[in-house]
Amino acid sequence: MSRSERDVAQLVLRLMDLTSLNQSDSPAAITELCTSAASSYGSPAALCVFPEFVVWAKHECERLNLTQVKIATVTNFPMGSIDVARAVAETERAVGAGADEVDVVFPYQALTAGDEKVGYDMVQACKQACAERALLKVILETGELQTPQLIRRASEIAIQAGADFIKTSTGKVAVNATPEAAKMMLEAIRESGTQCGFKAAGGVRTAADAAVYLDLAQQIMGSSFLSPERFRFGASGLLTNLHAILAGQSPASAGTSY
Ligand SMILES: O=C[C@H](O)COP(=O)(O)O
Repeated sequence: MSRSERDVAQLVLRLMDLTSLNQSDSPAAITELCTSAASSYGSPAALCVFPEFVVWAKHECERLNLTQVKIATVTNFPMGSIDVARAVAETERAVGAGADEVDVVFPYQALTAGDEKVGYDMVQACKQACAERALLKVILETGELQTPQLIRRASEIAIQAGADFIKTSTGKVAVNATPEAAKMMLEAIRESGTQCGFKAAGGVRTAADAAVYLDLAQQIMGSSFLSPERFRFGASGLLTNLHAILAGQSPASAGTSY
């Protein structure tokens, strides 16, 4: 890897959707999340929280002067149901509450069963519900899509239906982001010729984990792709490692595999 460990940590921090999607989340937990985002090392691109915490996260970010940090949330999460109307209603509510970005779970089980239409319809309708006010990221749940062809097809459908980003995973299944899935998704983006972005999410815990995805994206899409407008990491457990590296602690104490 040509970048220094510190450069990687700095870049990954800027590209990160710092995430808390736990059943135990509370206003206090979201305050803690927002506070952790306010560091002298720089802030993440976004905070990703459950819809019921969008208003609170926005309030806390304003209080902490983190006004440049976007607030993201999730819909149709985590199961990826085929209920388009419900996914749209959740998305409309999230945008109404002030979400800047909505991560909707693609109906991946339906695709596995051969239904391509419901996924297209859901993404198109949720994109419309975002009404130019919010970005739509589409979670493909690649670890549950059984073949490379299905990952490729889910990517194509989401991109054609208007996704602003395609995202690997919810972080709630056994297999989350993998370099193999990322490669297929990035190739689908390249071949679409669109401005669709990419988000690696689920199981990214260290700068070393993240560096694999940075390298892949750079190879496939070029270095200009590595900006928050096109590339994100979704992670709940990565910030400590990045801060440790940026604080100059040794890789061992920072928990990386460098
Ligand atoms: O969207 C982000 C994921 O839910 C985060 O997954 P993680 O908890 O494995 O970092």
